Amino acid sequence: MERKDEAEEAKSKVSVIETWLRKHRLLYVGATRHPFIHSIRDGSVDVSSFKRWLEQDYIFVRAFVPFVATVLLKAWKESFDATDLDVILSGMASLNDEFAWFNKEASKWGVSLTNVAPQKANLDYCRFLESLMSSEVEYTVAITAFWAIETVYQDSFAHCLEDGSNTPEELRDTCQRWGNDGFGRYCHALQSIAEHHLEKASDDVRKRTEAAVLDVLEYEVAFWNMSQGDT
Ligand SMILES: Cc1ncc(CN)c(N)n1
Repeated sequence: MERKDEAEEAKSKVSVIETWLRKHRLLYVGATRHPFIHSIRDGSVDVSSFKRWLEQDYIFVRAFVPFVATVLLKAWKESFDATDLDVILSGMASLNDEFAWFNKEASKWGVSLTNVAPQKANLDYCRFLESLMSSEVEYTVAITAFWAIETVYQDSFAHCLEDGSNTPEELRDTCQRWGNDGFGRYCHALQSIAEHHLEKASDDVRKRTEAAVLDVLEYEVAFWNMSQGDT
């Protein structure tokens, strides 16, 4: 009987991440329902904005790879659950495919990915990623930031594929890249890992993790703004 009560309580308990998403709803919605995403979804997107996003995101993803490598290293050192390594490694593998995808997409749009100058919002975001790569940053902070970064893209692009969307055919591949169900399951797996570590974390680590998630959301909004030319 007591066991059953505990199980029921665990089921109804609001997780740490869910609490933050409720508390920072406006910012989360700002990052995942940005006007740039709305413009893809309703078909009014400006082609030059899309091309700018493509060029800048390629630069971001190049900086994202070493960040993910440090998350993998921290998982190996700080987590005793083999699932963590499996999930992070699957994320790295999909980043490898992502580079091939960027090259294919760039030639489709007549964009050159070499010699592109990173814009300020991108540089700021890459610098933030670099700060998270430090060995001083705990695994809990890094894995939760990783979850947030991936989830913003998943949630944003999945929105462009929902029933009722008017996403142009030539942009559907981009939306599928991050909005597909498999990527959604991967984000959920990252969330479970992050939750597991947040449950055990000290108040101080939790506070710093929450701050890192908020930073991610703000950098994502700035990144979409930059894509639209609003910097
Ligand atoms: C800016 C940004 N944020 C997130 C993702 C998803 N990896 C991305 N490609 N670019």
